Parts: sequence; structure tokens; C-alpha cells
Amino acid sequence: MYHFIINPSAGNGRAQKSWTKIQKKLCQLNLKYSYYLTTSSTDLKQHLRQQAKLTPKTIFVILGGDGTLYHALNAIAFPTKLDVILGYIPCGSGNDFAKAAQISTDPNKALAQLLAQKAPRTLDLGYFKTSDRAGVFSNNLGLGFDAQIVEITNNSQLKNQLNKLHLGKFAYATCFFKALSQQKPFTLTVTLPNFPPKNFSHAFLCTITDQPYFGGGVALFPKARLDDGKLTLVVIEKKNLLDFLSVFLLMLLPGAYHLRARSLSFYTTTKLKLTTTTPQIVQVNGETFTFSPGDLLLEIKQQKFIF
Ligand SMILES: Nc1ncnc2c1ncn2[C@@H]1O[C@H](COP(=O)(O)OP(=O)(O)OP(=O)(O)O)[C@@H](O)[C@H]1O
Repeated sequence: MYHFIINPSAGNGRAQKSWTKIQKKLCQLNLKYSYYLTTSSTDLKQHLRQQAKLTPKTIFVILGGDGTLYHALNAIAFPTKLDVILGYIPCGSGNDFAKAAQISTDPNKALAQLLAQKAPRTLDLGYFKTSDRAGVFSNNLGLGFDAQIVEITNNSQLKNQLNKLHLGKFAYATCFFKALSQQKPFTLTVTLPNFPPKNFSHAFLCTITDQPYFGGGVALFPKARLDDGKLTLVVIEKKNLLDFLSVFLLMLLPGAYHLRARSLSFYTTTKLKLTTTTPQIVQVNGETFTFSPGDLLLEIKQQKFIF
């Protein structure tokens, strides 16, 4: 049995349109299903948790973007982990998880892919904890520059306008220069198991990822895999503007040459600790919050998916 949970506002209304197409297909296939249209992220979490406790054998299929998926994952993971299988049909703006997991962004193809899958797959999630919050994520968690871009994009009308033109994945790129003027370099200490702490005096972007993409399909760390049991931390320092811009330019080109830049460091690990001395904006799967100075702990968790 499948239970579809739809965030109708994802992708500036794209999820609603996708759902209409999927309902038509489900009707043609004569498949038994139930569904729920969410009214907010809180409603989504309450509904999913309640249903998952009532009918744990059901496959819960989420229709939305990376943010909707984030809320669904956290509904399952907290306060105690529920053993349920999640399906996912991408209908957001950026759809980074879909790109990493190779799920079609055509709703009917994504549905066909999901229905053809016989057994669930266990994939990695990142788990984070600060002094006042904890969560899991399927894509990445970023402090500093990428979070600044997400914050500006989410608060601008541009994302909706680009979504109307089916150019939603470029929304983050358009806010790049505004974020560049607002973000300041910050001090960052990275602590990895069995290594002495590493200090960065001019950290600008600090992203922990469990898959290759961020910002609507930009390959931050192409070798990252959703099922390798590891997280990768990428830190880019900004001591010199031209140097910083060249790293980003290289990131947009094939070949992953940005990973050779002197101002970029990366570490692949199962757990780590980040410490900052100034408040920083954090983005998790495209949702933002402010992180007060202190420690941010990260480790790996798992979730069963079908798609
Ligand atoms: N009815 C609703 N149900 C669930 N979430 C909602 C609803 N209305 C607004 N939201 C908000 O929608 C956001 C999630 O949207 P989502 O990220 O899935 O789509 P997107 O921003 O278009 O895509 P992407 O993250 O791929 O760029 C969350 O911030 C959530 O709080």
C-alpha cells in the first residue's frame, strides 16, 4: 500500500501539478493508494509521524523538493526513529537529492521507477546536533556562504519567478553576488576523530555533504555517494576575492579541478565537530537557521528508501 504526502507549494506549485498527473496514472494502473495534501511543514511532520505509527508497513511517498524531504526525514527520525520506508517524487526547484539518487524529475517516470523497485535501499543521512537543535539531512548542511545564498534566495521573489519559467534550479546562482557581499570570513575549527583540531582563520564556505550536489545541481564533491557510509566536509577559505571566485568557476566545469585549489580543503569521515566563534547562518537541505557560536556535531545515520 502506498500513501502519498504532497507539499502542494513545492516548486512554486509544481508539486500540485505533478500530483494531478500521478493521480491520473494511479487510476489507469488501478493501484490502491491514499494521500494527504499538507498545509505546512508542521502539518506534514505531524501527519507523517501519526500515519507511520498507525501503518508502519505502508510506503510513504513524498512529493516535494529537498526541503519537503528534509521535513519528512526529521518526522521519521525524531523523537525516536520509526522503521518506515520512504518513497520520493521530486517536484522542487533545485532537486539535488533527485539528481544524486538518479530519480527522474518527470513525475510519471519517477512513479514508474518507484513502482518497479522491488526492495528498499538503505541510504546515508547526515545527522547534526547543536546545543539547541538536532536533525537529519539527505543532501548537505552548510555554514556561511552557501547558507547565505539559500537565505537570500528563499526570501526573494526570484525563486518563484524562475520556477514559473521552469528555471528554478538557477535561483541559487542568481543570488551569488548578493551573498558574496553579505558573508564575512569566519574562524572555524574542524575536529576529526584521531586528528588534532584544524583551524581556519578565513573560512567562507563550510559544507558537509553526503552526496555530490548542492545549489541546484552544482557538483561540490563529485565522488560523494549516498550509500558509502561517509560524509565529506568541504571548506573554502576567502583570503583573496579572485582566488575564491576562480574556485567557484572551476566548480561549474567538469573535471572537479576546484578540489585541487589551495584555498579548498576536504575531509571524508564518519563523524566530525565544527566550532565557530561567531554566529553563522546554516542551511540544511535548503532550510535555514542561525547557529550561535559553539560546537556543531555531525555523524552518519541511515534511512530506507524506495525509488
Ligand atoms: N503546505 C505545505 N506543506 C509543507 N511545507 C510547506 C507547505 N507550504 C510551505 N511549505 C514550506 O515549503 C518549503 C519546502 O519546499 P521545498 O524545499 O520542498 O520546495 P522548493 O523550495 O521549491 O524546492 P528545493 O528545495 O528543491 O529548491 C519548506 O520551507 C516548508 O516550510
